[in-house]
This record gives sequence, C-alpha cells and structure tokens, in this order.
Amino acid sequence: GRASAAVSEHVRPLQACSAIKRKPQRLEGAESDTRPVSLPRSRGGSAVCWPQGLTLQLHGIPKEIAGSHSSYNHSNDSRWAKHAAAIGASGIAGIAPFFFKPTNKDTLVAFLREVASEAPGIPFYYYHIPPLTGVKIRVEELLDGIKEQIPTFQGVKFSDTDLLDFAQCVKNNKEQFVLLYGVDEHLLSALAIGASGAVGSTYNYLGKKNNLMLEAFAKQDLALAQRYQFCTGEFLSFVFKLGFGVAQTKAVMTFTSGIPMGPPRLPLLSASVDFIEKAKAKMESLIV
Ligand SMILES: CC(=O)N[C@@H]([C@@H](O)[C@H](O)[C@H](O)CO)[C@@H](O)CC(=O)C(=O)O
Repeated sequence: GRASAAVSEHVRPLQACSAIKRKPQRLEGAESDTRPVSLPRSRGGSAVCWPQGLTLQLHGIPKEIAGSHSSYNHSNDSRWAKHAAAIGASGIAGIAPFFFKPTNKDTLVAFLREVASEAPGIPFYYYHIPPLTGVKIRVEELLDGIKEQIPTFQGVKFSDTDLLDFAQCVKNNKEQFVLLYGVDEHLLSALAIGASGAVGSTYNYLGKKNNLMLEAFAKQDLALAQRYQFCTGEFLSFVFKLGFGVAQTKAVMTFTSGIPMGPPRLPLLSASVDFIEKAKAKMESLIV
C-alpha cells in the first residue's frame, strides 16, 4: 500500500549512493529498528514495503525478504514466517530468541525448525548476531546436520567477529549453504576466508566503496582492496568514538541519500546535530 509506494519512491536515490541494485547483489544492507515489533504494530515491515526486485536482507535473492524481525518467541516469528509465505517472499532470516535464550544447539535448531516450518516452500536463513541476541552458540556446530532438521535451510548471515567459527562454516559447508558476513569493517578478512557475500548497515551509504573493494579483491589487488576496507574502518572507528548505533545509521543514511529516514523508536534517540556534522565531515574527507 502506501508504505510500499513510499519505499519505491526512495529506491532510486538509494541506488545512486549505496550498494542497492535491482539485480541480486553481493552486498546489500538493511537497517531497521522494527525488529522488536510484532507484526500488526510494525510500520509495515520490510517484507511488505520493499518492492519486488530489491533484496533487502540477503544476497542472491531476487524478491522480497521477510526480515529478521522479533524474536521474543516462536509464535511471533511463526506469524512473520506465515506472512512471508503469504506474500511470496523469496527467503526468511530468523534470529535466535533473546529473552529466554536457548542454551544449546538442539533447542536453537528446534526453535528455528518451528519457525521455518510455517513457510515450507521458502528458503530459510539463520541470522547469527550475538552482539544483539546474546546467543553465542557456535554456528559451526549449529550447521552440522541442520539440513535434515530444516529441509528449507539455505544459509547464514554471520554478524560476529569470531572468524574461526566463520572459517569452519566455510570449510564444512561452502558447497551447500550461502555464508554471508555481517561485520562490515571485517569484510575483507571474511572474503579471504571464503564468504559468499555480505549484508550490513554501511552498504547503505558506503556501498560503492565496498563494491569497489569486492572488485579489487576479485582481481587479486589486495593493496587496493585494503584501501577500500580502511575507508569503512576509518569512518566507523571515528563514529564509534562519538557513540554509534541504529539511530546514528539512520542519520548517516539521511545525509548521504537526501532521503529523510525518520526518527528511531524509543529507547533509541535521534542522533545529535553535533554527531551529524562531525560524521558528515568525516564522510566527505574519506579518500581511497
Ligand atoms: C551489530 C550490527 O548492527 N551489525 C550490523 C553491521 O552492519 C554493523 O552495523 C557494522 O559492521 C558496523 O559495526 C549488521 O550486521 C546488522 C544489519 O545489517 C541489520 O540487521 O540490519
């Protein structure tokens, strides 16, 4: 409906400044504060808003994705999964429940299986993001035998800095699963290890530089790839010191694209004018 139209209107300028393109890409970004919102109260949800052709959370999926909303409990997530199936989404990414946390692999798999089973025709991805969920179950362990438990299982978005765990996932599963990396400032290291692609927030505003990094890496020009990675690192280490999160990401997306991203939801507070001025100046000073 209206939300969809509003997002469509925004896609063109975003394409100009970020990694978002209409074809399946290696780099895509999504930043949202809708995660802890149940379906009826959400602002529409990424699965509804984003137009066909724009892949929102995951690499290589040419239609709408039901994002990694929730996860308090499986009944909320199951409703999202059902909704994704109803609108013909191309994939679902599910995070671990973070209020009552699973303490071992088997309970996490059982939880994910229940959510995925609501959309039996749709590829299912596990979104591993321990900095937010606090669930640190190793993905290497989780992937072992998961296809037998969840037949639609397709891959992982790995948003953690444990590159040993990520490397083990690649070594054991590269052939059968898509392994996407989600710590943007470490992407080059993850590419060296064998990541299939990436999903992250900075690709919304540093997408071009990141695409150039991928190109340099593909051409085995490591020195050039490093220079692009250092750009992301330079920007992030600057804003981290000022205090950086989803609210600040929205502000950065707003000034780079010219599209007002709106205020964040409580308990997040809008970025300060001081932050915006400093971050903007830093962004403009980045050179490769
Ligand atoms: C913990 C966190 O927010 N990680 C981000 C990164 O893109 C992160 O913002 C970036 O690497 C800066 O640290 C993504 O992995 C998450 C993300 O893109 C999303 O869920 O929208």
